[in-house]
Amino acid sequence: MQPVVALHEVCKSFGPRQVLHSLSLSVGPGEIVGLLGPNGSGKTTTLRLMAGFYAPDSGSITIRGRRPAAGRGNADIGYLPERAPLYDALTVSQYLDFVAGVKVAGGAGARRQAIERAIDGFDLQGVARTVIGRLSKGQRQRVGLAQAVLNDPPVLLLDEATNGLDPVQIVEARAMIRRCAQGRAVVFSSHLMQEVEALCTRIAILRQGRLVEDAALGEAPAALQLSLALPQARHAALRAALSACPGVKGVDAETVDAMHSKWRIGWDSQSGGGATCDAVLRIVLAHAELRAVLSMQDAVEARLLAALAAGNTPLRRRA
Ligand SMILES: Nc1ncnc2c1ncn2[C@@H]1O[C@H](COP(=O)(O)OP(=O)(O)OP(=O)(O)O)[C@@H](O)[C@H]1O
Repeated sequence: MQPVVALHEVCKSFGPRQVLHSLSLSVGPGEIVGLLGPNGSGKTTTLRLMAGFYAPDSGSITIRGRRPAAGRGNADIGYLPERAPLYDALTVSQYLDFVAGVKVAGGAGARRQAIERAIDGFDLQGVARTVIGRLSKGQRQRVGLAQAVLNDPPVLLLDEATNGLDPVQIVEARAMIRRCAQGRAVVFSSHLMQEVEALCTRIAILRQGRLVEDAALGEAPAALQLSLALPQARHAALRAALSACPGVKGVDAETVDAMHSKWRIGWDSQSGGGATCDAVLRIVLAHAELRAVLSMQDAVEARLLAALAAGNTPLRRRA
């Protein structure tokens, strides 16, 4: 498969400090690559290089076989930085109109269509006339995603895109990102291992600017362990709703006290495990207060810790 994004032995320094060391990474269409690593490991720098905001000191970067255009006008790239570039004084429609003016080619008709598609696709009808400064974090994130894909780019770069969202907003954002990812090459940087496990098809781990792991993620998670605040009298309703969810195979609850319990929910990971995981979370959030996700990311977490502990040199690539 021809990669859409290809980095070959890219090095980048800021002054005397080398931030990326001979980084090679490629992303194909339909892939969602989770870029994981501790603070300062070079995730944002990698995304900015892909977006053409920075040029590499050495090595090469191609997007659909071409070097990315310098600056912010690259039509192949949709980019949602950690702090979404929104103008708080504009309404959602005014803002999307402004972005369409910059990004969407083909005249007023094409721009209007792109805006309508974005407003429908990101469920923004109810806030189209609302000033951005008054939106919730989740709504802002949806506007950020909408602007990133307004001109239908083949590459989508997301920097910490689910940071700071509450559990309901995270589930919604994941569903949107999954939808945006169809047919695109997506790079999703995050500190959050469970986000990478829930969303990504591949994991790339950076440590001090070096790629120390590049591997396909196996099956989507097939079980969640959750700590919930839910009176015992309402356990039966949650159990019934979960059991009716397509794909769900087992629901066990362990009572901690009158208000609190631990739940283990398993499902068939063969048939779209990520989407089932989101559906399960939606049902749980409609019935109970989620106190903590006790486990689901074990595989990615173990891999991250092993890769970070392994030292600088070895890069492990696995199919
Ligand atoms: N424009 C810049 N000028 C100087 N140094 C920079 C610049 N951009 C990044 N750096 C440095 O490069 C290193 C990597 O930063 P980068 O933001 O890429 O890491 P990160 O993995 O995204 O971190 P975080 O998870 O904290 O966002 C850091 O030490 C940072 O201070």
